[in-house]
Amino acid sequence: MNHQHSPKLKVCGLIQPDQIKELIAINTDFLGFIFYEKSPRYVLNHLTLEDISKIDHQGKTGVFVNEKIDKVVEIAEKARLNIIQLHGDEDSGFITSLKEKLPEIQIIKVIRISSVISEDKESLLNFKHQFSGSLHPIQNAIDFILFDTDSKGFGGTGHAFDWSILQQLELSKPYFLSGGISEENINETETLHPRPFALDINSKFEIEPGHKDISKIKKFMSVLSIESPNRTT
Ligand SMILES: O=C(O)c1ccccc1N[C@@H]1O[C@H](COP(=O)(O)O)[C@@H](O)[C@H]1O
Repeated sequence: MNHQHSPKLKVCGLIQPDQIKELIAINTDFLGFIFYEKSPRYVLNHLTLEDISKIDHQGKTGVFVNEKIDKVVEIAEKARLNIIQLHGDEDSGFITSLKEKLPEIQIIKVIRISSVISEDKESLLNFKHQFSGSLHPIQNAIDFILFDTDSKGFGGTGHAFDWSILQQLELSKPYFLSGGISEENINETETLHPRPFALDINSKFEIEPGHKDISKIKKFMSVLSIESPNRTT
């Protein structure tokens, strides 16, 4: 990989304290916790908010899907999250209000990309139009965009979308690339312009949902060769 431009790394869907410690020890940039009850990686089946609050890391990211705003605020405060990832259909009113309630927290807005978009010109045009229209009112409230593959379950599909779509969008925020990222497609991320700020890995690095394959993640990191001065993969 081109080391000079290596993206940061987020490992999502964490539920096991030992694995969280290991990922911190190898300098993982972002740790993702899923607060969506229907996910097989629902963190509150395994850890309490207090457990999460005690994790000493600056990139603790809570993933929410169409959750009530008061619940998001309560969880973010009690778990001492640094970042909120909105993975559902949260609208601009929700996002600007969330930023007002939690001004210190960074917000990632997820854009889910369906395979239909790349199938015909009209769908792509509609998507581009919707994309710029939906981002405009939340420009000041969000810090990052995250692109993921669309699905009924909202995320964790293990499938990549057609990344070439990204080259056609005007991006005013750095973005996380997500959806089926693995050792097999990592090299293709190099051809993307603009380059992703971070890669978000999840189901392709699991033995079962939530149980990560740490040695596979370490290998991925060495391929990625993230330029962190104290990274020890
Ligand atoms: O992983 C889940 O179960 C999940 C459920 C609902 C919303 C988001 C979810 N995970 C997010 O999905 C992407 C991509 O995961 P994958 O690599 O395709 O498995 C990642 O951003 C997770 O945060």
